Amino acid sequence: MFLRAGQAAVSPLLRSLLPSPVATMSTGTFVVSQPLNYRGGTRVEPADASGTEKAFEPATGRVIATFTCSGEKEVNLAVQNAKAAFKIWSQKSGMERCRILLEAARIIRERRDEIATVECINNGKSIFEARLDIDTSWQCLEYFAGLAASMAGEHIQLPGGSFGYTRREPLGVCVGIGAWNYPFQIASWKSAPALACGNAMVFKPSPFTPVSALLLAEIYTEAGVPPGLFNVVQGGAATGQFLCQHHDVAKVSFTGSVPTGMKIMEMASKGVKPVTLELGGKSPLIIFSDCDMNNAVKGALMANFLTQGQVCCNGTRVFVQKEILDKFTEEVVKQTQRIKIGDPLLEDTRMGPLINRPHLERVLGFVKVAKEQGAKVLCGGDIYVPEDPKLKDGYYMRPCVLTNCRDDMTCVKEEIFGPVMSILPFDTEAEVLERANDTTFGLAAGVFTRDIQRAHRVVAELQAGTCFINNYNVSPVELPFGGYKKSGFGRENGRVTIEYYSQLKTVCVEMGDVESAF
Ligand SMILES: NC(=O)C1=CN([C@@H]2O[C@H](COP(=O)(O)OP(=O)(O)OC[C@H]3O[C@@H](n4cnc5c(N)ncnc54)[C@H](O)[C@@H]3O)[C@@H](O)[C@H]2O)C=CC1
Ligand SMILES: C[N+](C)(C)CCCC(=O)O
Repeated sequence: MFLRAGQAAVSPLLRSLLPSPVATMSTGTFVVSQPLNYRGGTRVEPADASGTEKAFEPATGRVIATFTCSGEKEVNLAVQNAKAAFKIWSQKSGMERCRILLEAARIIRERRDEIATVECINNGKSIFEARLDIDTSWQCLEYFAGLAASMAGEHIQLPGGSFGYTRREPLGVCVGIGAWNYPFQIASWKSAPALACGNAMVFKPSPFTPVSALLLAEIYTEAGVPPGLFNVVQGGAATGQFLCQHHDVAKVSFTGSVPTGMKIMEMASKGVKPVTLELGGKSPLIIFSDCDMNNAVKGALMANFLTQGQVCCNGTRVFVQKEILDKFTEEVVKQTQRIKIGDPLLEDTRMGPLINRPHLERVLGFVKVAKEQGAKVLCGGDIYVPEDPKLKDGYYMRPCVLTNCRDDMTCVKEEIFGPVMSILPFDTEAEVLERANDTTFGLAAGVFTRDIQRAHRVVAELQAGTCFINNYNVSPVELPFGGYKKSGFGRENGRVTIEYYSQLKTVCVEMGDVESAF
């Protein structure tokens, strides 16, 4: 519905790439032949290289782009561009920044289908879901645009007419490093608060999903940000390291795995740079016997099977109270088996391929180990080959429900990052709380019950940064999102995120004479 008619719906990047308008784009046709770095308000080939990478279309296993990873020189150029744009942008008032961000949000909304299509092709998630990701992206820009105008300090009266005030100031050049599961959303969730606060950004997408961040960069430029305010460098660990170690970078916001998060924090510590870390999880979802069964089953599917299960906050440890274990399990299996797997660009598909072949094999490996350790596969957990011959080399598997699970099994302890749900029976509230919290992660948690006192009592005890009562994996941008324990720190979305992209200056004003100690 947001698609403009015909060719006009397509951005400059896509216009030069597509054989046909985006509305008719189908799986197996998209190829990127343009540079994927963005610097100084335009696409560029990197000035130097630290290797090359290939990006795939997971639905078909086809290569859609071969690109150069940025070396130290290119990273430096991107940071210098950002630094120059920061000088202009940070001088603007909140209202001026607000207006430009609102315009960017409007363009994203208008190009919703086109961006979702690119996301779907490069990531493999269904078009149905990709559109929802794009919605939470423009909503995030709108939300922080609104806050930009109301960002302010305090005035504090001191004795003798003296006073102090505080100024909320931007940090400078911020780096965003993203994972591959929500490419456009991650770029938006990091850049919107950064830009709203007056910062510039250099963003590095995951090398698996390099494409859609370019659309965001183009949109910011079209909306009127100064050239260089939002830059994209492509590459993997080496490029990421150049960014984290750069002396002109003021902050790093990272989404990815715990081991990489630890390295980022170590590098940032050398420059005493603040970091935001959105890391992995192994979240509990607790289903009490007094729940609304229909909603609990829907909640369990939402908690496990979005984006083929490749979601950091997924509630993969599903604790079910014994009285309803059989009924709940039967219903979950029934609904899981109904999930339509296949070509992610088709309207009725609800599960596409996993991100790549090694990851698919890793996830299937977890299912194999689960079986060896005594878990029972109630459905799925195996490769799925769609009927359409063009999809035969895609990375599909059937969503899996495991039962007979114990807390010490690998499938219950480790983040699988695939469509694998483990069901664990429990008896009492005290018991389930102890088991739910027995993990080094703490990203999210959920509880289904009709007892409101129990719901709030339980979430108060759960060691997780984001808790859901009677739902799961919804992401209103007004609410802060982030982890406890090894799932990281700092928050994205919500008002509090302003504090992670700004610094407070205190100004002390003397209205009388200096009372010297000397
Ligand atoms: N908490 C959250 O919001 C989310 C967390 N994740 C977590 O991310 C993981 C999956 O994503 P992956 O891309 O496989 O994670 P990853 O940690 O391998 O990579 C994430 C990003 O870091 C970059 N990178 C890798 N090594 C680096 C280094 N030494 N220095 C600087 N940058 C480096 C990668 O190129 C990529 O852009 C899962 O563990 C998942 O839980 C994923 C999405 C959201
Ligand atoms: C959008 N949501 C809540 C399903 C996931 C966001 C965190 C992630 O990037 O995995």
